[in-house]
Amino acid sequence: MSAIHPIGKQIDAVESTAQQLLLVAPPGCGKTEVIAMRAHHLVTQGTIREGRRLLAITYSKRARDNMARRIQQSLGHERTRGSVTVQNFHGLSARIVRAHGRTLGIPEDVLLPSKRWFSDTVSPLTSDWDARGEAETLLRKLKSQPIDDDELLELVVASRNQIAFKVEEARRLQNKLDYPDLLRHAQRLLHVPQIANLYQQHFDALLVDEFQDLSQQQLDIVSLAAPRNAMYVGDPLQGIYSWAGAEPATVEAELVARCAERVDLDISYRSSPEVLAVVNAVARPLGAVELSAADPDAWDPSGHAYAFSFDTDVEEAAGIVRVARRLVRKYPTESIGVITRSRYRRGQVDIAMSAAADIPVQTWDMSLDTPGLLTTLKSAARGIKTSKPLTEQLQLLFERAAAVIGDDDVETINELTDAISILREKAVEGESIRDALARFREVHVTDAIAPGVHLLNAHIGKGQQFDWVVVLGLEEGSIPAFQAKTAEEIAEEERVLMVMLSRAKRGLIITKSARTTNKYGLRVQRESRWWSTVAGATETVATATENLVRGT
Ligand SMILES: Nc1ncnc2c1ncn2[C@@H]1O[C@H](COP(=O)(O)OP(=O)(O)OP(=O)(O)O)[C@@H](O)[C@H]1O
Repeated sequence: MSAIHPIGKQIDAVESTAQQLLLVAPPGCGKTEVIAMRAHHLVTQGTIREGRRLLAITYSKRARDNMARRIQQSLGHERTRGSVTVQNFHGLSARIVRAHGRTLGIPEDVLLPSKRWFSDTVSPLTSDWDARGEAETLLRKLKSQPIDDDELLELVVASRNQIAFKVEEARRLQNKLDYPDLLRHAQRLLHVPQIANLYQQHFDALLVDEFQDLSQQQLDIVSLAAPRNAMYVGDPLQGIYSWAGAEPATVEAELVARCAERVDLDISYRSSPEVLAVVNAVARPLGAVELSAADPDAWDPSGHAYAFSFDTDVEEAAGIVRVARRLVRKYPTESIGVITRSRYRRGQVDIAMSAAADIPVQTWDMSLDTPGLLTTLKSAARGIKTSKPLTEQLQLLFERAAAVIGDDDVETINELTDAISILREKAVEGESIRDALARFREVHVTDAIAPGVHLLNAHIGKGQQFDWVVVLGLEEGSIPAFQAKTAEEIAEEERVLMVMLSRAKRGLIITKSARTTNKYGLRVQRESRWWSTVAGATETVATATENLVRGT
């Protein structure tokens, strides 16, 4: 792989000597690449002193792995291991709590968070989803400040939310931390000057990727742990995690006030002009800068953007399979991402793709990226009697695998929890646990995206790119998702659409269906409010392409 060098305004960001630097980069402008190049610059220019480290941090596990891979490519394995710590917030917080928790009376044997804990604890208390949501939101909000368990309990009591109170009581009895507790305690510990000082001595510089996904608490944690030579990189218009606690507006305002220097990128190194025309059409009303292609002529005539309307999602799925087959044959080294807002809308495509034996397909929500987890799961599944009720089989599988992994390894336990819930869905659809397990794949983050088709949803696709992207299901209820009600939630859906479209390098295919399948039959759908904007920015479809897609 040839080395990548910064170009244009990227150079300003890579070489900046500012102590606090803000880099705003729309999709494909090289955000992650600039982080890797700046890591290289800081380490090789001696900003990171002998024995000290650079902290590179981001929100999600996948974004963290993506960043780690690019930094390793840029800096080499040895130097990365010697000088760079790449983590996500839960990882850093778990490390701080484990190392220093005793200082604030947090028991050494406190149980670290696990994904199912909240839902397992709240389920016996109420079956009302709104009440559960309210309790969860309240607890997350109260825990987003550096208070101790007693102060927290007082606030919960004052709120008069019985469910939140019982959940909190159970947590204390079980000597357990939930995710918001991990961040709360890490923040409390970093407010102890001696502890903060240890981290400040350790980290000579900071790189934050995806600042738009951060909460104020997470910003406080990194600012205390690594205040010097900080670069915050992100794109407010790709903020799609406010449902999980991100506070894009307040975090951006805080960073704008804090950073003396700011760099804005507007050249896409990813996408063809045809793809960018669609991305710009959706991003414009959101107040985004117009993106232009770094080398527009290089794409001529290979860039494409098309829109297709179908009568049903079954016809749509058949059309997508025909296009994918043609692309796989014509461009055997290229990747095709088939992206939906939510997994359920992909049902017909999943069925049609699994029947197309000649197309290499990877389903991302059936992939595991912790090395060895798949083997652990398969051996744990051995001997579990299929005559037992499904819940018991899955519970046993979880317990056996979790015993091998160990409670400390929060990230792997999380991945295990996800895998178990996918197995549950597949089993409900009639597939045996063993057959579903056989379809899981191990994906290593160091691998480049393989040629062939990749089936994924919007949130998993963030930060990724494919030669071709099919975005399907542009109907109301799918995108925007039916859950989105307020103006703010709808704006977040528009950003989700922008994130999906901007994964494409060379070509984009966008589809909608007039009717989609559910368990009662076909249901009439209204086209998405953004369909005409998106379709209006695509090219006229040539007859040959139309015939290919329609199978005529
Ligand atoms: N200076 C450069 N020279 C060559 N290629 C570059 C350069 N900068 C970025 N690229 C390429 O452009 C593409 C997009 O870069 P990158 O993934 O870093 O963008 P991003 O801003 O993180 O995107 P997103 O926010 O959409 O995830 C990648 O293929 C990357 O290798």
